[in-house]
Amino acid sequence: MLELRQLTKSYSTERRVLDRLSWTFAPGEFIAIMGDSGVGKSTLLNLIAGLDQPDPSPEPAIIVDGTPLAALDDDAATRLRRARMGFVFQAFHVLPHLTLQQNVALPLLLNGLPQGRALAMLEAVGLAGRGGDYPHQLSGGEMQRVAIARALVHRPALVLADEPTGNLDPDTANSVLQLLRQELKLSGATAIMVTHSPAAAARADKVLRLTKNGLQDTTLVNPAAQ
Ligand SMILES: Nc1ncnc2c1ncn2[C@@H]1O[C@H](COP(=O)(O)OP(=O)(O)OP(=O)(O)O)[C@@H](O)[C@H]1O
Repeated sequence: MLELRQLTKSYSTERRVLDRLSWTFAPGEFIAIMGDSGVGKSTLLNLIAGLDQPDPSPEPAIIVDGTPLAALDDDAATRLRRARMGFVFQAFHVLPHLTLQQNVALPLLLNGLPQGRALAMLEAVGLAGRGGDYPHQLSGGEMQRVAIARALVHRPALVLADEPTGNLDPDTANSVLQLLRQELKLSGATAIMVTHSPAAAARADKVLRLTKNGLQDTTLVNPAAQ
């Protein structure tokens, strides 16, 4: 579904953050990526999202559903991102001037899809009847649930989440992660979640650790993931 081949990213000649990273993500997998601060986790997500460019390489470094990202022009990359990806990122936060229903319907609107699913998705995340509310009327946990509804509403093949529960208390974080996992498994999407939280990572199918030597699968048994 997603393949990284010798992916390298440098911010300057002295600052190589990712060094020939290779990994294959299978369809439907929910992967957590952990690692020390500054090791390049958010950089990796941004590269996969096409929001930043890797170093030039002879072979394609990021392949989504068989398509090398580097082969796409800006318009095609935007279309791929809109149609095939969903984001739970700070940078894509819930828009304050839109109602919850409008926020969740946005990916449907941008993809020319019928907008009816927005209400069903709000209901699925426990916010039935709140579609007319505005983001400022929500708690942090409710806001994250809206972000999850919006990330999944257009049935993307790939969901990218950067610290989706970073600012939530443990109980709320737990229920948000349970919901994320449940919705991912229902939709069959592949998901990559960057997190510092072992409790959040335990919800994933696999936990990868990013170090300067690359990605390593640290999952032995993960009985907490269900
Ligand atoms: N635009 C940029 N220009 C220069 N250096 C950058 C840029 N973005 C990130 N970096 C550097 O790249 C490295 C990796 O940053 P990144 O945010 O990917 O790390 P991270 O693993 O997500 O860290 P954290 O867990 O603290 O969020 C850091 O040393 C950071 O300073």
